[in-house]
This record gives sequence, structure tokens and C-alpha cells, in this order.
Amino acid sequence: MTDDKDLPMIETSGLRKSFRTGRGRNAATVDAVAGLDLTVAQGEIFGFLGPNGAGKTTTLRMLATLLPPDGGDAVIAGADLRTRQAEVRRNIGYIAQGGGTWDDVTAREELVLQARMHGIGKAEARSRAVAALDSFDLTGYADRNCRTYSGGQRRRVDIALGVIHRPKVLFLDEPTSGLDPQSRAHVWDEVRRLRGEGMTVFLTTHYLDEADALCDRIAIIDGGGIVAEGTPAALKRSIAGEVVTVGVADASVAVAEKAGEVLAGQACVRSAEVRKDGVLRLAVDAGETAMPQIMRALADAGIELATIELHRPTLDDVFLARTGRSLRES
Ligand SMILES: Nc1ncnc2c1ncn2[C@@H]1O[C@H](COP(=O)(O)OP(=O)(O)OP(=O)(O)O)[C@@H](O)[C@H]1O
Repeated sequence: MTDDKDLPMIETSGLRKSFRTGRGRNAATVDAVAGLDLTVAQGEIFGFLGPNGAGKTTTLRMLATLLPPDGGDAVIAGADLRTRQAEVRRNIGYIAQGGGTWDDVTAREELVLQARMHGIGKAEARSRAVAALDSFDLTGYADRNCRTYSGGQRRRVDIALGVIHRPKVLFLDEPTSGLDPQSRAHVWDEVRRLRGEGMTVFLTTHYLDEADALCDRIAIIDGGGIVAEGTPAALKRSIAGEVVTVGVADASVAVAEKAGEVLAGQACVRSAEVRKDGVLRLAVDAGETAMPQIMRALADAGIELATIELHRPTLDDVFLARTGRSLRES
């Protein structure tokens, strides 16, 4: 017998979307999402990580039935996105980047209204609002207008609104964008709690630490396509070797580039890149043995070293390995 847990909650194949921009001679086509294949299991927190313009929001909007795909297929909670949109909508919650709270309405009123819009009866809507205020830690502000809330409180109201009808799948677009670290941690806790209740969460982020700490599995998207997919740990393991970063005392670009050339020629260095901040990033097999050789090579070339650090691979290293660019700089 198949356990519900084994069933994919989101399955896409060849999903794509292009936009026409400009007019006349300036007309161009942007392939925002270029043939996406992915599977998200029930109860997973799945993160879509990528730089600005990678196609994250476009994907989310297609999966949430807000934007018609140009091609490909998707099945969400067992319903075909193309032919059973109403059923898809019943099964999902969608929280857009800017959120949807009104300034002059209280959280309690918003929650009751949202539940009523989902066809839930008056008494049940009120009791769901009370439960949501409690579980999202909002009871203390429940009867104040949303305009008086902090960014973190408002974000929690957004999420509470998105799940008031108890969807199977929750889509969150950049859930912690612009929040302070404490509020971000609070939102992460709420997302984990929803997973604990069996919800599948699909979120977009351009924060590496968010993808690493919160997501069970991630897909790294760039230029409308997936460049890497797996658990954060497995993706980092896939980067064989280690990274050494080197700062040179003279911060001029010419010196950093000269150091890059010198170090790229060392046997222990697999690749050398000068970052925009002037720091050199070196891919090496074993940091402990490479570091003394790097120091010696720089000394021989008359370049004074300011800092040298050894790093375990990060998701940024995964992105760099797959795209040749750093996510931080994209
Ligand atoms: N309505 C539109 N018309 C024209 N181009 C669009 C439209 N919506 C998105 N695009 C383009 O499609 C590409 C993908 O955009 P999308 O918003 O999906 O990226 P994103 O990964 O969500 O970025 P961000 O992190 O900045 O939100 C971008 O090049 C964007 O400029």
C-alpha cells in the first residue's frame, strides 16, 4: 500500500514561462522559467534558492494558479494545474512577497474575513481565528490595526492568513525578506511548526543561511533553470575539496589580480577567483597543506598577505561551482 507520505505534493515537468518585453525594435523575450522538472514530497520544506531575476517568483505564481504556464505540466496535491485549477486553489495557500494585510483592519478581523472567503461558516471562522492568533503568537495584538505591527508581527499575520483554510501545500515568496534576525528566526519556527503538522512548504529565498538552516531540500535556480538540487548537506558534500580565501594587504585591484595569477599557477590550487571585494577565493583539495604553499608563493612574489582563512564548502560554493559566479554577487 502506498503511504500518503510517499506521494509527491508538487510535481512539475518541463514547466516554462516567457515574457515579451519592449516594443518594435526593442522587443525581446525573457525566458523566465525554462523547462522546470521538480518533485516535492509531502511534509517537506522545499527551498527555491536563486539570485534576483532567476525565475523564483514566476515559478511560484504559476504553481499557485496566478500565472498561466506557456508549456509543461504540474500536479499539485494530486490535481492537474491545467485542468483542475479550482481544486489546486483549495489545496494551497499562497503568500506573496509584500504580504496582504490591510492597514486599518485588525489581525482578528483579517483572519475571520479570510476564513469566510474560503467558505468557512461564521462560528468556525471565529474559532479558527482565535486558534491562529494563539499559535502564531499574535493574541497580544489581535485587536490592534495591522498598521501598528512590527515587520515580524505582520509577516506572522500573513502566514496565518495563508493557512487559515488548512491547505496541504503552502507557497511562501521570500518569507523573511527585510526582517531582523530575531523575526526571521520566529518565522522559521512557524514554518517548522507547519511542517510538523504535515504541511508541505515551498518557499523562495535568496538567503543562503535560510536555505541551509530551514529547508529539507533545495533547488538552486539560475536563469530560469535548476542548476543543483538536493539536501543542503548533500549539495555541500558534492563540492569536493575546500575553499581558502586570501586578502592581500594592498587593496588595489591590480595587486589582487596579480596575486590571483600567481596562485592560479600553484599545483595545490584548482581554481582562483578575485571577488568584487578584492578577496581571492581559491578552490583547493586540502586546505591545511595548501595554506603554507599559498603563503610562500605570495611571499616569493613580493605580495603582502593580510588575511587567510579556510572554509568548509557553503551553498554559495555550490552555486559558484555550477554557474561560475557567486550567488552573493549575482
Ligand atoms: N511581467 C513580466 N514582464 C516581463 N518580464 C518579467 C515579468 N515578470 C518577470 N519577468 C522577468 O522574468 C525573470 C524572472 O523574474 P522572477 O520575478 O521570477 O525572478 P525572481 O527569481 O523571483 O527574482 P527576485 O529574487 O528579484 O524576486 C526576470 O528577468 C524578470 O525581469
